[in-house]
Amino acid sequence: MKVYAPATIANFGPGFDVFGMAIEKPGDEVVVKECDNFRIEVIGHKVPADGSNVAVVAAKALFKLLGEEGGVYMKLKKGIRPKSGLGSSGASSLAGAVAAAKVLGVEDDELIIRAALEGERAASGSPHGDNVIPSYYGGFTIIESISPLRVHRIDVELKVAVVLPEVEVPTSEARKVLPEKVPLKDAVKNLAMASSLVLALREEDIETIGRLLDDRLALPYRKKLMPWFDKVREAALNAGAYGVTVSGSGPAMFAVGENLREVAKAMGEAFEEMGIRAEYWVTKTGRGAKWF
Ligand SMILES: Nc1ncnc2c1ncn2[C@@H]1O[C@H](COP(=O)(O)OP(=O)(O)OP(=O)(O)O)[C@@H](O)[C@H]1O
Ligand SMILES: N[C@@H](CCO)C(=O)O
Repeated sequence: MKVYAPATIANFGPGFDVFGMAIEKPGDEVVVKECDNFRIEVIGHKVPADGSNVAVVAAKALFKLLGEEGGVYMKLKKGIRPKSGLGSSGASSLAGAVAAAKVLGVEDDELIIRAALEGERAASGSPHGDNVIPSYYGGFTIIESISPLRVHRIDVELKVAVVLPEVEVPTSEARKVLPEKVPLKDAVKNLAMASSLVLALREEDIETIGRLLDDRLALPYRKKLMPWFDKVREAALNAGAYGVTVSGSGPAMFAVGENLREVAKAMGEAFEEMGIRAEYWVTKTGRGAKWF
C-alpha cells in the first residue's frame, strides 16, 4: 500500500498553531508493508533512515496507543525539503501514522492524528497540529481543539506563489524565540485578522485574504531569524501580490494575488539578490492524504 501526504502552509498569516492549508505540491509518499519490527528506507531529500525518522516515530506511536505488537517496513519518498516551513516533518509524520493505520485496519481520525503529533513532537519539540491536520484532511483547516479532535474545514480553492530559499529555519529554533506573553493589543489584532480571514476565505475574496496575511504573535519575534523577510515581501508586493508572509515557521514564504508567476519570480529574484538561491513555484489548495 502507498500513502501520500501533501505539504502544508501552517499559521497562514494570523492563525498561529490553528490555521493550515494543504497545497498540491510537493508531498511525501510512503510505501508500507507489515513487518515484525520498524524499518525505513529513504529516497529523495535527506532525512534519517532510522528510528528517529518521524514517520517511524508516528507509526510506532500508533502501535503503542493500540497496544499492538509488530511493526511496519516503510519506503519513504521524501518530496518535501526538511526545515522548509512547508510542513515537511508534519507530512512524514502523518504518512507514517496513516501507513500504520492501514496495516492495523484503524480508521479513527483522532488516534491517527494523535500518533502523527508524536512525530511532530520528536521533530520540533512541540505537538502542534497545523501541519499534520491539513495534510490529513486537505483544504484549509481550523483547529478548534486536538483532544477531543475538533477541526473545521473550508473547501477553498486558492492559488499561491511559494518561494523556498536554500537556507534552513528549524521549527524547534523558531519556537524558542517566542515569548511567554504577548501584548493585549497584538492579541486583539490577531483575533480581528483571523476571524476576518475565515470569512474572506469562504468568499474566496483574494484581495482581502492577501491584506490579512499578517501576524503579531510569532512573526515579530521570528523576523530576526529571517533577515530577508522585508525585502522579499516588498518584492512580492511590488510585483502585484495582495499579500505575502511566512509559511509555517519559515524560511518558505507564500503570496496570494492574480499574477502569481510574476510574484513568485520576483520573490525568487529578491532572494538571489541577497546571495541566497531559491526555488519558486505556483500551486494551489491541495487535497488531503491519499492511500492506494
Ligand atoms: N521524515 C522526516 N521528514 C522531515 N524531517 C524529519 C523527518 N525525520 C526526521 N526529521 C527531522 O525533523 C526535523 C524537521 O524540522 P522542521 O520541523 O523544522 O521542518 P519542517 O517540517 O519543514 O518545518 P515546518 O514545520 O515549519 O513546516 C529535522 O531535524 C529533520 O532531520
Ligand atoms: N505553527 C507552527 C508551524 C510550524 O510549521 C509554528 O509556527 O511553529
